[in-house]
Amino acid sequence: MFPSHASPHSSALSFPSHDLTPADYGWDAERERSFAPSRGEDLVPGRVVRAERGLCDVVAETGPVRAMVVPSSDTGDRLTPCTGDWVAVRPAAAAASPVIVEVLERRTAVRRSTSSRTSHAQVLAANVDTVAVAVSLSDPLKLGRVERMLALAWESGATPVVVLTKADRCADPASAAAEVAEAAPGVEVLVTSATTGEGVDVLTAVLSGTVVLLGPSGAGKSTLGNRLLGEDLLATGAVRGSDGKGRHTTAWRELLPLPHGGVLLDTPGLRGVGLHDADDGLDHTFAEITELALDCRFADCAHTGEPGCAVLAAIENGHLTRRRLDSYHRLQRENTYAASRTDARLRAELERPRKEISRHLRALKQSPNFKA
Ligand SMILES: Nc1nc2c(ncn2[C@@H]2O[C@H](COP(=O)(O)OP(=O)(O)OP(=O)(O)O)[C@@H](O)[C@H]2O)c(=O)[nH]1
Ligand SMILES: [Zn+2]
Repeated sequence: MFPSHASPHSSALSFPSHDLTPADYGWDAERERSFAPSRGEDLVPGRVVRAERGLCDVVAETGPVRAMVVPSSDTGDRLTPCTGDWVAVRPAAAAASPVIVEVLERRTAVRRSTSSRTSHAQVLAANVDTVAVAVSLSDPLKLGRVERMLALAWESGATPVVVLTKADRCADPASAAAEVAEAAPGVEVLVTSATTGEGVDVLTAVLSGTVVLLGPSGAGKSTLGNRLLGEDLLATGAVRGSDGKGRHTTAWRELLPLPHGGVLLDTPGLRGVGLHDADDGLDHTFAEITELALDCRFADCAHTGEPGCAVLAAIENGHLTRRRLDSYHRLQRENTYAASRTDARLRAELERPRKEISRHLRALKQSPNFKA
């Protein structure tokens, strides 16, 4: 929120600087090239740092502006820019306010299925480079929840990182990290404490570009975010003593520049992160199962008892845990169910040919901790 627009949170958060340019928010040569036609129409690029219904705070080339969202002339659809979107802005002229006329193509998008019956995906953030999945070490580990968030993160097109928080509240962070690593093949798992500062340097080094903090309420996202930002820009909340649950202190989302480059988006703790059309995300999250499945006798093997199932064989010989397969099945069912509720377009997409096993999987095969 820019200073001129007071909000209930404006005392906790003031826009850090008027000197920042789109370049500070990740505008690059490739984007500039594709923006050339818009320049001809006297539009300027900018990044949405905060999105509300019909109004967005945008760091535009001409400075920070509060811009209105108008229906697109091409499609007649209403534009729905979200935090992190790059947009084409028609600057204020005479009495007219600045207007967002186009949302530029998203490189990545973090989506979850909404809890509503409409079963539309909600875009939590656009053009994200790193999804930091926050997991509190002061609570019992819930690996299924980590896997669900990783699927969502992979599906977005960004690179996930697992950030274990509150290490100061855990007797054995190293073994917790090892346990999480088993559930996160190919993903960096970092141990941190915002209280002691442990691991914050490493985390700073690992995060790049546009970073989104994702995780349940009370996981310590905002506290860690403030550490990364170097000042208390994000509101944090005390966890209720009795049950360790957070109070949903982060009610809004805003992109903030990090002192060492890149930008950070803190998200409110998500009670439900439903998967939305996350086939690829699941394949990445369960990379070793995806890989094993290539050797199943039947191409459409469900790994539930078919003859010649390489996945079940791996459980037999101890290369794969039953927990991993159960979790994979559970999340797949959920994903299929979510997809079945969506419209015909999505259903058609469900039937699209399986995408080629990604580079990630091939690289993973060569990594030392890949067991399959
Ligand atoms: N001991 C300890 N407590 C922490 C640490 N990080 C955060 N906390 C506490 O955990 C509670 C929740 O922290 P927040 O940063 O507000 O959690 P959040 O994930 O942002 O929560 P939401 O905004 O509700 O999504 C607060 O009481 C923090 O003081 C840590 O490293 N160690
Ligand atoms: Zn199989």
